[in-house]
Amino acid sequence: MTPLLDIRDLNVYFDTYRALDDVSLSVGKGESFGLVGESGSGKSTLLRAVAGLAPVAGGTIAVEGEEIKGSRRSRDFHRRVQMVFQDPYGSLHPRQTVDRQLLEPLAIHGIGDTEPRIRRALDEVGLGPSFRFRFPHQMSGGQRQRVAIARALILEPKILLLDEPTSALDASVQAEVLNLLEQVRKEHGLTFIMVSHDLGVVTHLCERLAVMQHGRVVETLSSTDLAGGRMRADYTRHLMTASLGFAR
Ligand SMILES: Nc1ncnc2c1ncn2[C@@H]1O[C@H](COP(=O)(O)OP(=O)(O)OP(=O)(O)O)[C@@H](O)[C@H]1O
Repeated sequence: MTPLLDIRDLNVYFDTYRALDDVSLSVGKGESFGLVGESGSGKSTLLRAVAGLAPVAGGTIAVEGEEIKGSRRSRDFHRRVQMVFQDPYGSLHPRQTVDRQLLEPLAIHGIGDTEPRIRRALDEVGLGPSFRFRFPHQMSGGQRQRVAIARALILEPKILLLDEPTSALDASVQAEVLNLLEQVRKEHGLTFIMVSHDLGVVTHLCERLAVMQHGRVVETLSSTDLAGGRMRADYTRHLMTASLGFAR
C-alpha cells in the first residue's frame, strides 16, 4: 500500500552544517508516528522540511504517492498537511481575534459555510462560542494551543505535523491537550507525525517512532518494542534509560 507520507534520503543543510543526513521514513494512513532524539538531532528540521520551511538539498518527499517538488507548498498541500507548533503565542497572530484566525484559512481556500465551520472547529477543541472574539492574550496557554489545533483542523487535513505541541504548557494542561489530539485523530482518521522530547508522551500517543541522532534516523521501532526494551541501537537504549521513569 502507498504510504501517506514517504520520505526518501532527505538532506537539509544550513550553510555547511548537515542538519538532516539521508533521512528516510514512511508513515501509513491513520498512523501516529513519533520522532524522538536529543536536542539538535534534527526532529523539528524534518517536520519543517516536509512543511516547506527548511531548505531541502536532496531527497524526496511524497504525500499519497505524489512527490512534493520545490520549496513552495501549494494550496492543495496545505489542505492535506497542516502543522502545529510548540508555541501557540508565536504561531497565532497577536492582534487578531480567534474568529479572524479561523476564518483566514477558509478564505484563502475559498471555502464557504464559514459560520458553522468556525463554530464546529471551536467546539471540537473544547472551546465554547465565548472564545470566538477573544485575542490570544486573553486566553491561557492551553486555550491558545487549542485554537492553533482548531486552525489546523479547519481545512480537514489528512496529516498533522506536531512539533512538541504540549511542551510549552503546564503538566496538567499537557495531558488535556494530548488527550484532545488523540481524540481528534481517532474521530477524523488523521495521521500524526509528532516530535517530542518526552518518550513517555510518544510511547503513549504513537504506535511507531523514529529515533534520531545527529541528523540521522538510527532506528525505527514500535512503541511496544521500545517499552519492552526490544531496540537494536545502543543509542535508543541510552535515550530510554536517560528518560526518567523509563530507566530499567
Ligand atoms: N534555521 C536554522 N539555521 C541554522 N541552523 C539551524 C536552523 N534550524 C536548525 N538548525 C540547526 O540544525 C540542527 C537541528 O535542529 P532541530 O531544531 O531540527 O533539532 P531538534 O532535534 O528539533 O532539537 P530540539 O529538541 O532542541 O528542538 C541544530 O544543530 C540546529 O542548531
